[in-house]
Amino acid sequence: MLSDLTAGAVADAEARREHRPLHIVEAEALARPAAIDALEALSPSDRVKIIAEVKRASPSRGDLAEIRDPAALARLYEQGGASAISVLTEGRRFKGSLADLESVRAAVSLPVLRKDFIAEPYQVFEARAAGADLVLLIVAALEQATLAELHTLIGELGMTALVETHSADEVARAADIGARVIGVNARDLSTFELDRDLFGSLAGQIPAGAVKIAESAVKTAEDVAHYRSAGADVVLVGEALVTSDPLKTLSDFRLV
Ligand SMILES: O=C(O)c1ccccc1NCC(=O)[C@H](O)[C@H](O)COP(=O)(O)O
Repeated sequence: MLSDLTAGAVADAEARREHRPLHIVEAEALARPAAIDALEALSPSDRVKIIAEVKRASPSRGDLAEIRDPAALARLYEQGGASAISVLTEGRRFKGSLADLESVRAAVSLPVLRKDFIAEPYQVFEARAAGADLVLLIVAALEQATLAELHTLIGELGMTALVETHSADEVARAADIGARVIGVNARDLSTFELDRDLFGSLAGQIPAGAVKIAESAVKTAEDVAHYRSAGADVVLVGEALVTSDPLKTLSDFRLV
């Protein structure tokens, strides 16, 4: 499933490239230097921080929410105290787009994450050109040399990589490239199984000084507390926010 999702995202990027060649998108990215320090925004604090996700649909859950105005939702997230906004830009299964990211970027002053299946430099340039400050790199989807190359490019463009892992080996691979923001996704991206204890079992292997993010399966304030007690600096939340009153849910979660 992960390889299908990544192949689909790369094919879609290739199609966009027909109309907007690499040199154009690269020039747009270089003309738009990142101005927000995402690392600072996510740095450890006395309270857990929240990355709030704009998520319409997903392969595991189907349609979740009809989000007609992603910018309005992002403004609510900002009002509710989120530290960053994640925007799913994959179109086939998540019903997202780069246009969503651009509209969110224009609406908030928080760091914005491009959450997608990134495997090519072109997609990184697209992210910066659209105004992203953070870019997801999924270790399981990438050869180590490609992971390192994309990680370097993201840094050169002034952005921060959220390097996502799901095993001890993947945490070691993230550490090897010097990742400063490391996520542990509770969701196995091939089977969709959720394991809320995975973060706790891997957190001790994340290098000191890296921001530790627990991703997925946050449904309640108790789940946030569970991740926090296991060492999470940040939790990334999608479904629970788009299927509820986001201000109330953020308020509940931020009490942890
Ligand atoms: O959400 C899915 O079904 C999914 C399937 C395959 C690859 C990625 C997937 N989701 C991306 C994410 O990691 C989540 O959107 C994110 O962590 C928030 O998760 P949740 O709070 O459980 O909606």
